[in-house]
Amino acid sequence: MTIPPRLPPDAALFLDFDGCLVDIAPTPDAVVIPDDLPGLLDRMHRRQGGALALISGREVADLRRFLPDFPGGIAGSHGAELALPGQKARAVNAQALDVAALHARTRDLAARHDGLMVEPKAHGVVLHYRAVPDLAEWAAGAMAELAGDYPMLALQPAKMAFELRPAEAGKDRALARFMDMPGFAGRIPVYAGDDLTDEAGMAEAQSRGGFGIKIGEGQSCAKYRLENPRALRSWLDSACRS
Ligand SMILES: O=P(O)(O)OC[C@H]1O[C@H](O[C@H]2O[C@H](CO)[C@@H](O)[C@H](O)[C@H]2O)[C@H](O)[C@@H](O)[C@@H]1O
Repeated sequence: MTIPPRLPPDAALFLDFDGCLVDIAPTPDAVVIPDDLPGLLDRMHRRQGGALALISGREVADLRRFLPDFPGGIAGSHGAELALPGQKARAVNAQALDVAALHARTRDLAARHDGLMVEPKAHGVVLHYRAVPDLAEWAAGAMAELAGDYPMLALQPAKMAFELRPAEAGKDRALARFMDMPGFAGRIPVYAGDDLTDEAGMAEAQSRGGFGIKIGEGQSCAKYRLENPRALRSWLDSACRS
């Protein structure tokens, strides 16, 4: 494992949420926010001169429910939503979509097997199979078939889940959008994430002269790796103390 160097004070820091800042939990609502996380994010925001953002597959509203005082910008729904500090979330490149029908069709699929869970989103939907891992292949096929009817959506495999998310979104694009903003522009982008959806964000950071940090196991394009969310929090904490 190659431990990342100390975070440069002139870096722009991009953090994923599930499996990166917080441990993976049995269901999306069950994640636990460590007591010291809000304070740590506050200190990081100050240390990096405000150049701190979350880039997550979760909706902005969901992230704000878990981290109500998060001081930085947030790209939610894989970049399909953007919220600047103190502002409401706005849709980015929104395409016409009958999202209620999409949710209903996904619930119909989930009803075919016990243990599947549907997470409806304003710009897509997730089918979770964490409680029934043997259904991974079935869930992949069912969601791929559903995706065929929605050209404006892309099938996104995630941890024990398959998501249909806006095809125009992506964590790379979210990072690029932040890097064009005052306060971020000219800084070295650093992106930490744990999942397949984060690879594009890490690659984008590295193509701009920065680096990616893979959290946990699995193949990655990231230059560096940390073992788990606790190791990431500790790395951030050390940066604040130096
Ligand atoms: O981009 P992220 O911040 O990592 O969000 C990715 C997805 O995370 C959530 O699902 C994952 O975490 C859950 C809680 O730990 C876990 O139960 C689930 O199996 C994981 O796939 C979230 O529910 C999704 O909406 C996000 O897209």
